[in-house]
Amino acid sequence: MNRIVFITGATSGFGRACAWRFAEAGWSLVLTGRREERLTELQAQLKDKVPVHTAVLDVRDSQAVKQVVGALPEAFRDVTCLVNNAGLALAPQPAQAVDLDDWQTMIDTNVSGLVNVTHALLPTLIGQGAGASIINLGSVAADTPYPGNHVYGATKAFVRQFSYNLRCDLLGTGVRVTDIAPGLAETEFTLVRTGGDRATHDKLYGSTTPLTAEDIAEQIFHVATLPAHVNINRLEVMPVRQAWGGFAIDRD
Ligand SMILES: NC(=O)C1=CN([C@@H]2O[C@H](COP(=O)(O)OP(=O)(O)OC[C@H]3O[C@@H](n4cnc5c(N)ncnc54)[C@H](OP(=O)(O)O)[C@@H]3O)[C@@H](O)[C@H]2O)C=CC1
Ligand SMILES: O=CCS(=O)(=O)O
Repeated sequence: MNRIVFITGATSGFGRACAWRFAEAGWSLVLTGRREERLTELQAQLKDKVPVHTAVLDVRDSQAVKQVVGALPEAFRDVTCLVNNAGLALAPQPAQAVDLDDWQTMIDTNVSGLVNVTHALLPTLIGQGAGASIINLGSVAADTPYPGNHVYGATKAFVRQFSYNLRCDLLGTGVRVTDIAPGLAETEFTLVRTGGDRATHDKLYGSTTPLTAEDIAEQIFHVATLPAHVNINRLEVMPVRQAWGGFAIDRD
């Protein structure tokens, strides 16, 4: 079995940590994201360890996704693991105060983008057969309603159900599918969500012990390297210092 991982959103957070974790184990890397300078920097850091191919890619652009997958150099063509990680939350305000564009961007990225990349790589992954895997980044936000979660949580509920449904269709191909659902994890996620509000970022992750990007990369790597007959359908991971709250009640 080849060991080639295709990572979306490799320029930050979980995606970048995955690049390092898979490189540590000798996997060849296909690293994608929109920020070219970050891809170049990562490639420079990792290329002495393992073969690295980078491609600037906005997952929302289905034609660009097809082009990048179709133009993979020979040595990177037989992808065995897809980490569908690119994603974002925007607009943490109440639904009624949010711009429609922000909802659309979350849907285009977290839903359409993930579908675009999956569709483009499915023939390759099926060609690899037993041991191949698709690892989708869902979220606890898929299951836990909270204020300001509106479309973000709904996109992650899509990721969960799409992952389960793919399992059904891929039965017999050997290709595994996992929805990984992290809770509070310190990355650039909250800076993106708040439009760069450092104080909110610091408050959210301060005075507690959030997950790190490396914690999640370790789980992704574990799922990808299980024996070929084992499929983890869903893996929900929270920091010990996070749990659920209660119901909110409007009173007179
Ligand atoms: N941090 C958290 O608490 C949690 C995060 N998640 C999910 O994990 C995934 C990774 O998030 P995380 O690492 O935390 O956040 P980061 O903001 O640190 O990283 C997000 C990555 O997604 C990429 N990305 C965003 N939009 C696009 C796009 N249109 N095309 C291609 N790449 C894109 C960014 O790259 P670039 O801008 O260069 O394109 C970046 O590399 C997301 O799907 C997120 O929803 C799930 C649960 C918890
Ligand atoms: O997906 C991110 C985790 S949370 O912000 O919704 O808790």
